[in-house]
Amino acid sequence: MMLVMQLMKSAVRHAGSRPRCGVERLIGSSSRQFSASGRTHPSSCTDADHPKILITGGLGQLGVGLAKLLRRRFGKNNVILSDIRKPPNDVYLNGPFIFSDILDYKNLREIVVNNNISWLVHYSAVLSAVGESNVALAKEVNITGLHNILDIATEHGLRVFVPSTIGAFGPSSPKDPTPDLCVQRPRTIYGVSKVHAELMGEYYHHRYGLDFRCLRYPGIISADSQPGGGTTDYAVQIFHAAAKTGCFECNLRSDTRLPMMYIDDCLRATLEILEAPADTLISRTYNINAMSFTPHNLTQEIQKVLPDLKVTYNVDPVRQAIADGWPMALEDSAARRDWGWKHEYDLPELVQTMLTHINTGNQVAQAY
Ligand SMILES: NC(=O)c1ccc[n+]([C@@H]2O[C@H](COP(=O)([O-])OP(=O)(O)OC[C@H]3O[C@@H](n4cnc5c(N)ncnc54)[C@H](O)[C@@H]3O)[C@@H](O)[C@H]2O)c1
Ligand SMILES: C[C@@H](O)[C@H](N)C(=O)O
Repeated sequence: MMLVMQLMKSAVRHAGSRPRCGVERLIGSSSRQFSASGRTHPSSCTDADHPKILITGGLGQLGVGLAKLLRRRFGKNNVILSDIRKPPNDVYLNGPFIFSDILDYKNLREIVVNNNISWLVHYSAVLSAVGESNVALAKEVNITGLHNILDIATEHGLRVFVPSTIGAFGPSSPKDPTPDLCVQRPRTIYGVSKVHAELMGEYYHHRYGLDFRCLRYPGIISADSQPGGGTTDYAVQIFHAAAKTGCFECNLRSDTRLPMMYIDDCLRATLEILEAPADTLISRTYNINAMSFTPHNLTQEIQKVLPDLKVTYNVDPVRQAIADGWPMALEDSAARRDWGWKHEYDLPELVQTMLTHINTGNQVAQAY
């Protein structure tokens, strides 16, 4: 306790005089920081009806869709999308967008303070396949970046959502289904960084009362946004290829079974856990599951609508090795029990919806 008091005094003396890091920048945060109850998070939402939300890494596969959903719920100007890339015009014109590099702590803090942010959705990441080709970048973005996010969130009493992934499990985890709590020894830098995020978030929750919330997403499938370099990307690309050329070369083996989810289910789950009363959250990290399929299963389902689709296989050994170590299905009964998670899309609905979105509406309507 003495040490803590000394650190607090020292932090107050130095506050504002230079960039802070690690424990020092945490100690400078609000007086509620050492409450470990996890039940009361008084400053996590300054206005109960309208939290002010910042989404980092918002120009990837998931961010724009999430912004749309959150804006419908909380108002356009209460949701700020951010990224280090320039947004396309429609995104720029559809609501607040700002530059934010999660590696720049001072800039992040400025954004949180100037915009009175109360919830932070941390989407910036380097995904599994890209991570294996650039480990240094993945470490920087996924680990150093996460530290910045957790420290800022703790310092300013934010509610913070950080997605984890099926990639947080590894070859020694039970595979079918994979429970919430089990051995986690991933063999990718992406997976290692996501286990780190889960553990750090939960530690900050218990240690400082941070309102940390985390879902382990399956591979996410979306029609109008492209995946950012993961192992499950084939399951998005096949739809575009099917509609455009009728041919697809798959980089995973035909029998590789992985958990997948349609983007609407994923984004709804995210909103639901963000809104869940803190005392319903028995855990701070939950598996969520919807469907599982192989490239062969997916091809057969698409061929019900587009019978001429031809799929060939040219296996990428890096992606295949990653997929071979991942779960086949996630066990998600805790999410269903604690905050009412329920998926809406199984494989047939997924295929119908994807093909309808990708402009093959007539053929889809005839087929169903
Ligand atoms: N898409 C999926 O299938 C899936 C599955 C499980 C978990 N997730 C998680 O969900 C989150 C969002 O996924 P996604 O598919 O949209 O990712 P993505 O790769 O499509 O997008 C990530 C975004 O992060 C941004 N970024 C990179 N470095 C940054 C930095 N220094 N500062 C700020 N932004 C930076 C990129 O510009 C990019 O727009 C990630 O954390 C990912 O791990 C995604
Ligand atoms: C599964 C998920 O984390 C991401 N789509 C990837 O394959 O890396």
